Amino acid sequence: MTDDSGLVPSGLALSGLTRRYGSLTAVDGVSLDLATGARHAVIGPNGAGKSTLLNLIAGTARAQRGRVVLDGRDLTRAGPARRGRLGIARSFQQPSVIADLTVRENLVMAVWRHHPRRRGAWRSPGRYRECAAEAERQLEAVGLRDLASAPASALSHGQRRLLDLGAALVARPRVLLLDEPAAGLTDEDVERFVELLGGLPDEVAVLLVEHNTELVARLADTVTVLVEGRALVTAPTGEALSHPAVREAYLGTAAAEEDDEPCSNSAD
Ligand SMILES: Nc1ncnc2c1ncn2[C@@H]1O[C@H](COP(=O)(O)OP(=O)(O)OP(=O)(O)O)[C@@H](O)[C@H]1O
Repeated sequence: MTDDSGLVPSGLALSGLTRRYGSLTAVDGVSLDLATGARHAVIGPNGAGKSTLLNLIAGTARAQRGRVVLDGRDLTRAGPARRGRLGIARSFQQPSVIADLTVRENLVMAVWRHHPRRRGAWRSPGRYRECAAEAERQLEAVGLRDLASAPASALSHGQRRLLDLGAALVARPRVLLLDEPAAGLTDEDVERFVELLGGLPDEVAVLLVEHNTELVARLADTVTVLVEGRALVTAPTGEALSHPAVREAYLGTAAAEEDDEPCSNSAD
């Protein structure tokens, strides 16, 4: 698939994505372009359709209308495994780590899963060592080297999320989908996470669903605001977060009440 100039466009292009559940339209005609290297956040009130949008991109939910195109390739009908192989990785709100395996083993398994010749990998010491070396690099990147031999079940929630993110990154994704990555993280884990995302190669586009607008302001260049399934605004982060319609729709009555409060005349 090429654009008007005859070139294959790079990045993720969503057009008119729609998903209904019964009479509810969870995602309603959402179009979004995520260029290579983009840092894009999706914000919106509870139930706005943010997770559903990520599901439609990852392929765990099917769109009833619209298209998902990655690097010019139409993936609308592809299942989640194929999308994963072609470069769409997802880190979940509830980390999908294997509790009984150690941190290191979880990462080796993740590398193995994404190894291009994984079928015979267990028979080849060379391939196993490749997987193990990549797992070691990822251990370092997510800051879990000291816990490498601990079972994943012994990790805190934040550490498990970092491990889950490390497992997603070993696939060397083109697009990384993150669903509320900071939920339940300590301040220290949040800083580690910000550092990790800051160090991602430019070829990786990140699409982040996040309620914490402070974190959104630190991580994202562009923000889309979803309200009742529709993309209300897509704009550079500062502009999007201060948009009046966004303040009303996203921050709701709390923001309105704050604005209505009389100014204090006290001298302190
Ligand atoms: N599998 C499903 N079956 C029926 N309804 C669903 C399903 N998945 C999502 N919904 C509904 O679609 C709407 C959007 O849900 P979604 O989880 O995408 O919102 P969200 O913006 O991620 O919300 P939150 O911020 O609370 O996580 C909600 O009303 C939800 O109940």
